Amino acid sequence: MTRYISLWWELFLLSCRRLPGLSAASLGVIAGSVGIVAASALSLHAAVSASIAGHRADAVAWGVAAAIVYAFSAVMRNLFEELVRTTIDRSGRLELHPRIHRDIATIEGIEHLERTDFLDRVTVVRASSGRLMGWMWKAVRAFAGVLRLVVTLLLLGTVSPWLLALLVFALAPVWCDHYAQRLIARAELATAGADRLQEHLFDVATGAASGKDLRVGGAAEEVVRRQRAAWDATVAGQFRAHVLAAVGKFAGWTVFTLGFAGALTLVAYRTAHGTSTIGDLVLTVIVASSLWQTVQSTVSSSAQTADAARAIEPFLWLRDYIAADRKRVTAAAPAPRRLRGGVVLDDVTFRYPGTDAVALDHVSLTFPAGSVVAVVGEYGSGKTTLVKLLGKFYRPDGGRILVDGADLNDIAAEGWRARFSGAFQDFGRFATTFAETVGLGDVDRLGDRTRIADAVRAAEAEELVARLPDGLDTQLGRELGGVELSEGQWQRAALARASMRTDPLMFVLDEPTASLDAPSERAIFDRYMAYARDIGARTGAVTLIVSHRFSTVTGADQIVVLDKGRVAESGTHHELMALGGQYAELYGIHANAYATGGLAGEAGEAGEAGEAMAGPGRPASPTPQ
Ligand SMILES: Nc1ncnc2c1ncn2[C@@H]1O[C@H](COP(=O)(O)OP(=O)(O)OP(=O)(O)O)[C@@H](O)[C@H]1O
Repeated sequence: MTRYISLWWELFLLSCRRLPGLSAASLGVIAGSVGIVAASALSLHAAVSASIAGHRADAVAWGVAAAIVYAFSAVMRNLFEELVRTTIDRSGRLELHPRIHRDIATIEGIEHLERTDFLDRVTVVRASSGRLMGWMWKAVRAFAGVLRLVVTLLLLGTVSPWLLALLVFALAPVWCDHYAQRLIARAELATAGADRLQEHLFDVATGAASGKDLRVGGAAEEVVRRQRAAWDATVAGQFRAHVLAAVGKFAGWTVFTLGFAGALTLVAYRTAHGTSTIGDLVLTVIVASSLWQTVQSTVSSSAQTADAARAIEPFLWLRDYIAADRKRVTAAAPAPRRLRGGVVLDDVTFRYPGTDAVALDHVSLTFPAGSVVAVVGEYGSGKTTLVKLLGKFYRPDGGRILVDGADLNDIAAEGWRARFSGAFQDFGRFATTFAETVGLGDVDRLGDRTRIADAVRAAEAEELVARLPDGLDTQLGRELGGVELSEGQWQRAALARASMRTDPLMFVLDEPTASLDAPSERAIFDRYMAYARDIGARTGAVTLIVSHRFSTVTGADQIVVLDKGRVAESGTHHELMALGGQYAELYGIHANAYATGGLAGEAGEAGEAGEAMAGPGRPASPTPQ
């Protein structure tokens, strides 16, 4: 509860600081709405009393006052809605929304981006900055509603203390409404799985990517049938809850109506017996019927407050997560200017959060400064995980990564990443101009056209740029009305992005050519091998290449074979071929595949790789790749 109050206070201060005028005006209107209830009832009471007493001028004056107050209250209500909507919109979207996004985007690692509990909450919070601000103002309105209720009851108490019993009757709809909300929320939770399924199936049935599979497999009807079944389950579960909720609400309002009728009968009886005046009767009718409205608006604003509060738990959870993460990050050491010793993995073990399987299992490796290291292995053997750990996206659970003897955990992520370049397997597709998509590889040089052009050249993407309608200034991404690139073209853009930094200490290429054709792949690798040698000589940079294609890694100084998270073999191509283990076997399979034409598209590389295979103690193999 205290957390809710302190969040409310924080949002209130934020709103007052950002929009002092609008916030003060909204508060003024809310406070005014409390006084209006009393003012309109009392002026009508006075008008009736003056009229009965024969004071016509007073009666007219009070009547006019009552009319003005009534008109004013209607204007205030509309004004409040407008003021609050504008306040919420501006302070929510301009202040809170960017703050939430910045907090999420600047978390040091990426563990959170692969955690479903984090992502679930981001989904709720993403569109909730307006909802959070709305919650703050709705709470103010609910509080004002309670104050109006108190004023209303005090007025009724002046006629007869018995009328205070109306409060008990007024609580019936409040309780019933609360019960109805709970029923609906429970039903929404119970049907959330079916709802997600039907949304997923809808996307599958209408998506461009899945559309091809469905048509080829003839599965469209089946998907629609399943989507409908899931939708039916969702609607049926929620319909029952809505019907029950409606019955509950009806019962609550019936109780209140009975109390209201009883109150009027009581005052009419007292008036008939002379213990109350006609003015009291009018006051009771006015106040009791406004009590009805007051209760209704208090109930609905407290329900709206509760509804808006659904965004609070995820919001607070995310804030706690981010705060804990920032606290955990204490690394402040700078990255070395130049690598002298190299990078050492010392008994590194890693499990993805929430999983039992070990992704890296006691891995010990040494990458000397200036070396080119290739990491190969079957699917899921831990290659990308190794890259992620080297990029500080995750921390090892056991062991250490040492950069020139310093623990990577102690080196500030910002400084390390400023000296880290990489083309990742699941690279980003940014809907920007092509120049920016490349420039994002080193944001300080986002506008440096010369550097961007060099990076484009390094990735051999000049031809691609030349074919784009506006060259480097072409907008990418169909969703923004831009040009959509093919998979291979996006990969070229990612490669160019990875080439933006000129002095990295670590250069990583994780399956950098998976979407490229074989001749392009060979050319790219030759170029990047030369680049790796260049940065190796200048900064002692270690280049790490992850690849499935063995032809591309033979020139590496060291080849590491990973198997189920463990280092199975490590050495040069010739050493590993001589060893006759896993590498030699897989290399042989590739070679045979090309020799028999199974991968004919890459036959151009056969002769070259064949030479590479002719290692010590091993005959030259027939036309490997
Ligand atoms: N985000 C994640 N959460 C949980 N487990 C993961 C995650 N990413 C990878 N894994 C698991 O960790 C292990 C190693 O995965 P990794 O991506 O490092 O393999 P890889 O060798 O790069 O595979 P590929 O060649 O398919 O890219 C696999 O068993 C995989 O299922």
